[in-house]
Amino acid sequence: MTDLSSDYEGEYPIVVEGLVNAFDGFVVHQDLSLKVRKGEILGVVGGSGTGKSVLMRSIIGLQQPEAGEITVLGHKMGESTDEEGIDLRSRWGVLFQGGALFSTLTVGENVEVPLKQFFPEIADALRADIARFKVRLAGLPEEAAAKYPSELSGGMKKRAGLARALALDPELLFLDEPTAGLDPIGADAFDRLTRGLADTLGLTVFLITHDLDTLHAICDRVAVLADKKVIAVGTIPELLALDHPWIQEYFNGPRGRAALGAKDQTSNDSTAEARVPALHDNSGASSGEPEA
Ligand SMILES: Nc1ncnc2c1ncn2[C@@H]1O[C@H](COP(=O)(O)OP(=O)(O)OP(=O)(O)O)[C@@H](O)[C@H]1O
Repeated sequence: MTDLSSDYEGEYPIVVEGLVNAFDGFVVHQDLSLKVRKGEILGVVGGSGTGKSVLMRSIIGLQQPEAGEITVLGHKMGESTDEEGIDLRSRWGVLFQGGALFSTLTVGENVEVPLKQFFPEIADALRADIARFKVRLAGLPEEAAAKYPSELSGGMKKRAGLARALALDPELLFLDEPTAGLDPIGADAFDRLTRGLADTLGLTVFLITHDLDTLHAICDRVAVLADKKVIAVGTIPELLALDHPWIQEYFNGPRGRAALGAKDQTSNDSTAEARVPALHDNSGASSGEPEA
């Protein structure tokens, strides 16, 4: 993997080394490595079927890899005791594609599910209060807690899923295509919510997306999946300096240029201060040196 800013000396809450995943002999990942920095929003991109979701599932222990080592918050996945595994799972939140809400439960009850699972000792009234707070934190009105998923718009469902992902005050947040299916205004609002929550709560965010606007607006760095591995990770300007055909086509194609133009327009527009957060770049200077 080419880590384009390998002078970083901070913590890595997620470290993936030499990951191999295969289904019936079909190899999805071959010797994939990736390090996610504490406090960053890492965008994860790649063509359809390159294994972004499988990578996320491997990190959170839903996919048993054929080989490789995954360390999350200092714990080696697959090596912890049951108790350590439960403790670890309570330290991340996941928003799956489509929200994955229980349709027979209200939004509030959905948010209560992980609270009940991990902290059964919490009294019912307090648990309901916490759920209502998380619903508001995800940008929904408090009344939404009493609604069923079928009564919500697509954007509200995403926020309900986010509220559930935030239920346990996680340190890590995994988002799988959170703006897919949202209109541009809804997607922009969700991006701002994500950036705001990450900054306020000090979250580390692993964000799978096809949305170029999201990458430009809120991601600190971007990891590119191709050829069964992470071929590069860096800021968008760092990635643009690479001569890889997929990266050039993706970021420098018509859609990529339009997204960059929109971001530049926003940066130049002083009235847009509150609309879209600036691109955060915590990576330091580009060294261009391959890490491994
Ligand atoms: N449980 C499974 N059994 C068999 N094949 C699987 C399984 N899960 C994923 N795959 C295959 O692994 C490959 C990678 O899938 P994955 O969903 O990770 O891709 P992705 O990069 O997230 O794609 P997209 O951008 O379209 O969502 C695909 O070819 C998929 O068919």
